[in-house]
Amino acid sequence: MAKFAANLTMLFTEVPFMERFAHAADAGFDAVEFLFPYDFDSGELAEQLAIHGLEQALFNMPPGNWDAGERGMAAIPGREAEFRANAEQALAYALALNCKKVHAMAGIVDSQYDYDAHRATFIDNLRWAADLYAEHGITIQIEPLNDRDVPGYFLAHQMEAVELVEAIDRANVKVQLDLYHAQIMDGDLSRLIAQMGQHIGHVQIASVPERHEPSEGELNYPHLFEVLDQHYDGYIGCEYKPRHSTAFGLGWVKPYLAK
Ligand SMILES: O=C(O)C(=O)[C@@H](O)CO
Ligand SMILES: [Mg+2]
Repeated sequence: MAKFAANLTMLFTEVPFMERFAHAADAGFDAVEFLFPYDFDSGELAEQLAIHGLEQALFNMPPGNWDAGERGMAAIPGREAEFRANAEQALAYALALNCKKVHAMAGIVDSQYDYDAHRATFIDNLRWAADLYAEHGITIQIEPLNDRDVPGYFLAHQMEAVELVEAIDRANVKVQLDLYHAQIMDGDLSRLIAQMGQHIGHVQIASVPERHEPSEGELNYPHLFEVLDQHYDGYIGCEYKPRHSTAFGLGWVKPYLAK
């Protein structure tokens, strides 16, 4: 049975970040995810999770200079020391939040280097981080992003991510399958999910093409949840931009939260 995590970076933005935990719990969620916790004290975040009985499903390693357009550096040659420091910072937060999944963003390709250099850097960095995280039972996620929203991102296709996970060869590195990005770049989602199978480490959803509630747009999510049930049993992150208010748009998830 599909179970859902509220993405607090995109949902409940009507209230300040620290108040979103309460709103997610009141709406019936028992897990949350968000992009970045680093502006906040990990103890205060852990307290919000505990007060509201929420599980932290996922968050991202620091992405570099987000406002300048950076989207991580796991695959960027020359940024290895920064990647490792960021992985260590994220691990400290993951331990404080008892979070078992952390997303390592690959980065926007650097035109000074060819594909092979990026790929080798990505594999080395991910192996290093996976070994660091393994003793804590934490899985690192890698996520393909569509090239319309994030041009130049190192990773755009799901099976490319699967092939990289196999090359990285660590049991605690998996693919974060965001069905919004996957539909834009790959399509044929029922078959894709089956093909990816055990490599799926986390799932996120939104409508296509506008990234709103999954109840609209070109995807039939009730069907996709049934397909996912056969291959994945973790939380599904609700990573979408509410078309109106968050609460107004939650009708689609109520039947699942009530079960
Ligand atoms: O954009 C997405 O999709 C994500 O899941 C983020 O973690 C990366 O920007
Ligand atoms: Mg995503």
